[in-house]
Amino acid sequence: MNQIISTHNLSKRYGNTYRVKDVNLAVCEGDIYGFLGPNGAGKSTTLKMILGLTRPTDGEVRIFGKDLGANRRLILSETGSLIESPSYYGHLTGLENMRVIQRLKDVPDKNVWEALKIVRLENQKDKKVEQYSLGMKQRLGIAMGLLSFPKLLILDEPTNGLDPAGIGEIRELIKSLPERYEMTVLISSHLLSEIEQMATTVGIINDGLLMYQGSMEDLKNKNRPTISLKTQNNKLAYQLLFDKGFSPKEREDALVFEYLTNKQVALANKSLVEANIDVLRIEEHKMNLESIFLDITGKGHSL
Ligand SMILES: Nc1ncnc2c1ncn2[C@@H]1O[C@H](COP(=O)(O)OP(=O)(O)OP(=O)(O)O)[C@@H](O)[C@H]1O
Repeated sequence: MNQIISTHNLSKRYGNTYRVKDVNLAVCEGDIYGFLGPNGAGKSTTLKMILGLTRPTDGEVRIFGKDLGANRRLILSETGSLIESPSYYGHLTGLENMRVIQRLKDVPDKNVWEALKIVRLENQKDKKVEQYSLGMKQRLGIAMGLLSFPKLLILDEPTNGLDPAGIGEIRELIKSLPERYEMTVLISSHLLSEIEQMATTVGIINDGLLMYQGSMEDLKNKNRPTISLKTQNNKLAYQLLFDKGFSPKEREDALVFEYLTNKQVALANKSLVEANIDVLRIEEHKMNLESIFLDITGKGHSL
């Protein structure tokens, strides 16, 4: 698949410390790429380098197959973004703010209406932005990023500070973009739950290092349930099941299997019963994505 963004060993050092180190991002056409990491992990710094707002210490950025350094204007004309909080004039209305960007980007009127409609601000367009709620301001920021209907949209924590309803609304909006407008979206967040529900691909960054990159599906597959089995004699049960081709791990008071199909569970159970080993409990354990994330980032505390 076409790579829309690729970075090669992208690095940024502030003082003596690398805040982003050797990051190789691969964002493919039509992806909703969720860029996840705890606060301070280096998400904004990476996005700023991708947008040419901060100069990398080392490494390269290619967008639409072209080197960012040599093709900045062309690339940015096809890219929309919302980095940190949206910038707008509070004393102007939503529509007037859109007009300012319209002039800068030189796009037709219909784009203004369409973008306002997508973020559902068409009925609030004549209100002064200083009277907007936080969610409305975020949506206006997204509308500004959408104004030229770019091929690539980059959003840095667009749901920061929003309530669950606001988060849900922005999630649905973002999910619709690749199909409706053939956009590729790169979105950063520190909330796995938010990314989980919309991203097709995930990159997880921690302390400036890309710890994981792959499809959301693969990440979810890491979440395959384990089966634990308690018997009245686990030692004997282990030997019997091992001889039958199973490879359980012996835990304190149970045998734990990586993953078993229903058929395998039934077979294990039957074999034990036939050998007169009482089966006391068969339990399925799922590791949730939050624990996988904590596992990958090594943060044992809340993000
Ligand atoms: N201009 C700067 N000068 C010095 N250090 C910086 C600068 N910008 C960012 N940093 C540091 O780089 C690290 C990464 O910051 P960054 O803003 O990229 O993180 P983040 O993942 O976006 O987190 P957050 O969600 O909190 O913004 C932080 O330790 C931050 O203090």
